[in-house]
Amino acid sequence: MAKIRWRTGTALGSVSLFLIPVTAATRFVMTTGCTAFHSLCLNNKEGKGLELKEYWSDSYHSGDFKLTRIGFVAIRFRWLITLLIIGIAGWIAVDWWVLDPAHFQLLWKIRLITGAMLTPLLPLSYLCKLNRRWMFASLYFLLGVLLIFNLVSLWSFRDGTPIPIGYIAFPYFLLTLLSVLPLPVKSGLRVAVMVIGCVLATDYWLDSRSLSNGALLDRLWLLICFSLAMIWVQAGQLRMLLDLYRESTRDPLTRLMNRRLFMGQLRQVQQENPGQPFTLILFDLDRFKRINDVHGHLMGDEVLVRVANTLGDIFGPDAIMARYGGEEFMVLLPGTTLEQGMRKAETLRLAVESQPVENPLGDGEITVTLSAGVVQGQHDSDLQQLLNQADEALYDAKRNGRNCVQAAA
Ligand SMILES: Nc1nc2c(ncn2[C@@H]2O[C@H](COP(=O)(O)OP(=O)(O)OP(=O)(O)O)[C@@H](O)[C@H]2O)c(=O)[nH]1
Repeated sequence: MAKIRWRTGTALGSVSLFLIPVTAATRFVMTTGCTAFHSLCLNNKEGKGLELKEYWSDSYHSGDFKLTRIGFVAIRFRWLITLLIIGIAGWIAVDWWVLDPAHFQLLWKIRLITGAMLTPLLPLSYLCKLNRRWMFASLYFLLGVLLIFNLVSLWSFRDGTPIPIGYIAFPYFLLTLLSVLPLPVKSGLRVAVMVIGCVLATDYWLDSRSLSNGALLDRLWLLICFSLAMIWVQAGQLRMLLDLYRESTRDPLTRLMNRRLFMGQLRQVQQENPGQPFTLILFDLDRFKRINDVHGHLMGDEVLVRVANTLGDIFGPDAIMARYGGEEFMVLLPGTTLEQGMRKAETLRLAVESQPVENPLGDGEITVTLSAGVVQGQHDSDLQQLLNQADEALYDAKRNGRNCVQAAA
């Protein structure tokens, strides 16, 4: 009894001795890794780079970027399916060379059936680019077909014939191919869990000894390594895509969206909210040329950044804001009437007027004012006409002495 207790104590002691440094090391690596990763994510000069959550899930991406990414994924997905169909069917030649006739007779048919099952995904990939659900349905269908192919082909070797390397390596090959898709980490993890779970279940089903003799653990380890590599490459591609997207849709000075993206968002809000009014506010800084001429372009830039920040403070996350032109800003307020829009515009006007901007060169501060034109739209409004009306209202505000808000006639 005492011996058993002594052994248990020794075992627990050894495990604790082992666990404490491992836990501490893991914590250290995770903390420093996350900090380094985060600083890497925030490496653009405005300090407003990508956030970790944007790598994690696409629910943190804007609607427009989701569409852009899905379009990109759909093209890669189409190429992936084409390669898989050609590869799976073309491998028949290798099988003919390496397999005995009995296995070959079964496997060439399975390969052709798998290729045929993947073929409908080619036209479907055109639908994927329109809808995220279609994309995931197609991806899981693809995985399902390939994992069944893996199961059936391994099952055909249950008689003890050595399994050719091409069949053993198939799940790793699949994970490598899937790394071409720019998926967020959450989706990549789901894919990895599905592949790992199915492959291990297949292995265990075909040979239950694989659990006790360590073969399953060996397989699990390698699958995890390949999955991590896949997720890493996918996240890298997602980052590249997000960077390019931001560069092409954001104003580099104020980080507000540019006119092209704003117009897309405006069309989207109009289509998706039938029966709901929305307000457009067009702002223009007063006598901005004079600020540039008297205080320099650096001061002009500072004013633009400060006004953009004030826009964010006043209108909040529900508003869609853009730098529309040089010193012009546009705000779209979904679900608001003209009166509400006028009140918001007035609040902004007062806020900008009451917050003097300091010269970045330390040369005192100046008061900035702005003028605004406000117009209300409906789901069936002509957008170009609305923009013209906002522009005319702004022009009226300028004619009325500037530093005021004017509703469209
Ligand atoms: N500093 C800086 N100036 C800019 C930028 N973009 C445009 N501008 C300047 O903005 C000024 C716009 O001047 P105008 O269109 O004459 O308008 P304004 O002086 O504001 O006069 P009103 O609109 O009639 O009140 C021009 O001098 C442009 O060079 C920018 O990114 N930075």
